[in-house]
Amino acid sequence: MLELDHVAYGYRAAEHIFRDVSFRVSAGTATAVLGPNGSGKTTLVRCAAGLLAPTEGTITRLETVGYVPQAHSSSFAYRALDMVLMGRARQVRIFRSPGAADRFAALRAMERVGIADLADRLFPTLSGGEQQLVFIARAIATGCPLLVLDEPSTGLDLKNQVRVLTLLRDLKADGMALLLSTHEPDHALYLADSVVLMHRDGVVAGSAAELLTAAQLSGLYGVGVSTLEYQEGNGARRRTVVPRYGSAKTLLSGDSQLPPSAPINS
Ligand SMILES: Nc1ncnc2c1ncn2[C@@H]1O[C@H](COP(=O)(O)OP(=O)(O)OP(=O)(O)O)[C@@H](O)[C@H]1O
Repeated sequence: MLELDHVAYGYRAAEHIFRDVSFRVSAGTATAVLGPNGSGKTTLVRCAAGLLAPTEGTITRLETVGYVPQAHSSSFAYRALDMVLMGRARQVRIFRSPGAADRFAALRAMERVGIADLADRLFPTLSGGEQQLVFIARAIATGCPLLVLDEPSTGLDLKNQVRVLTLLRDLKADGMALLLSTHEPDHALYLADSVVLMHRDGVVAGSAAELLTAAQLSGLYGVGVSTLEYQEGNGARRRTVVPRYGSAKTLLSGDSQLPPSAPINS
């Protein structure tokens, strides 16, 4: 369980990126943080993971955290498997090498993420998306019941986005607590029970069903947004979020009052 209580953070004194942020992530649930570029998503998830100390408020973590950083290049000349094995550091006693159980857990995590074939590749030679999948496998290999992920699907192709989101849903069903930041409202619709919206004039936290609406998302991003309902092959009804492409003038005025678009049945 992770709980933030009236949390604020500022990189400089008296200049808060956000303040008064309160929410809880319980076992078996996922919370998605959404907001425009620069609104403080990474800062918030780094606070939640314990990498930054909040300037106000308290953060309670009942479990250790597996953390997936935002995609970044790295020059560590380790094999991908060794990067994932680093996630087992807590289980490996000091001055001991990882054992067979650690190697099994690391390989199993790589299989779940679909990158077992990359095990012997040197990390810096992997593409950005492949490196992102290695970081996700490393967090899973930790065995931590709480995962904090900073934009886990950024840089991934459609198949890998589906693979990662399905995996995260499975982990949630297994009882893990998940906190992730994302630029994709659709991913939040698929995965999240709760959302944290980083509005410029204040942070709003609440249930995904209540907050992932066209009106909230239009206000959040300053662009017209429609939500469309559709039916999947298995009969499940889903919603998807579609931005309104318009003239630069429409963007500047942030028009969210357009009539709803017609649903597409495919
Ligand atoms: N180390 C730092 N020192 C000073 N300011 C910072 C630092 N890191 C981030 N900021 C500023 O804090 C604000 C929030 O940044 P943050 O990276 O948390 O936003 P974000 O919502 O994750 O952005 P994006 O969607 O572009 O990744 C931005 O204005 C950014 O310029």
